[in-house]
Amino acid sequence: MKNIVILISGGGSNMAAIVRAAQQQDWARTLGARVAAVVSNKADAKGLEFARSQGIATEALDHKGFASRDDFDAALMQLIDRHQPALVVLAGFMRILTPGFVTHYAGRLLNIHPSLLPAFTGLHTHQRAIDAGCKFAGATVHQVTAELDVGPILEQAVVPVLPGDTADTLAARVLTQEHVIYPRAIAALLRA
Ligand SMILES: Nc1nc2c(c(=O)[nH]1)N[C@@H](CN(C=O)c1ccc(C(=O)N[C@@H](CCC(=O)O)C(=O)O)cc1)CN2
Ligand SMILES: NCC(=O)N[C@@H]1O[C@H](COP(=O)([O-])[O-])[C@@H](O)[C@H]1O
Repeated sequence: MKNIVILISGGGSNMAAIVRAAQQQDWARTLGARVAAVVSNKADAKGLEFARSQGIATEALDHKGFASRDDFDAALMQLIDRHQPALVVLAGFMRILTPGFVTHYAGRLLNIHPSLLPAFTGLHTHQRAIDAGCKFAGATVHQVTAELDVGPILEQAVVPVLPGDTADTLAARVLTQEHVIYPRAIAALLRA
């Protein structure tokens, strides 16, 4: 069985979309894959409740409890590796990962970013797109590299930026497409 470990920091709507896709498309039978665990750097992440409701193992590891980013990432790797992951999926995970972590999971570490990379790496992508006068925005599924948000692109989705859009209205429009492309990209990778 190919184990997927999903990392979240908040609501986990992308994680939930992946879990639902795995259930509805019967990934265990069709892909020999399952979501083995959901891990968060925030113990109060709402997404952990949903994962538990689906019978999925959950763990929380607070980054604030570690002296350095390297120490946190080393502990996070130990926790993740207990689940023997074929794939580690960042889904609204809000920590920049160290080169050691990225190297350890090279080729099996994905992220979804709320912009049409290479445009708008980093944070606050929707407000920046609006401020720049963009007519289109979107989301990108990419391989994670040590450098932020520049890894090889697997899938993208485009949405219009509408007159009067706020960061919140644009984020909601992009999020609906994230929930489509992330499960699709993961299934394609596991099928390859
Ligand atoms: N080495 C990499 N780490 C991460 C990547 C990556 O491509 N390479 N993708 C990010 C996801 N991400 C955007 O998609 C992102 C997440 C977090 C941050 C950031 O500045 N985080 C701050 C803390 C912010 C907070 O706690 O709210 C930090 O880590 O100090 C930027 C981009 C995941 N990691
Ligand atoms: N840089 C990472 C980042 O900004 N990720 C973004 O967090 C939002 C909430 O995700 P969630 O509902 O899946 O928790 C999503 O839009 C995701 O693209």
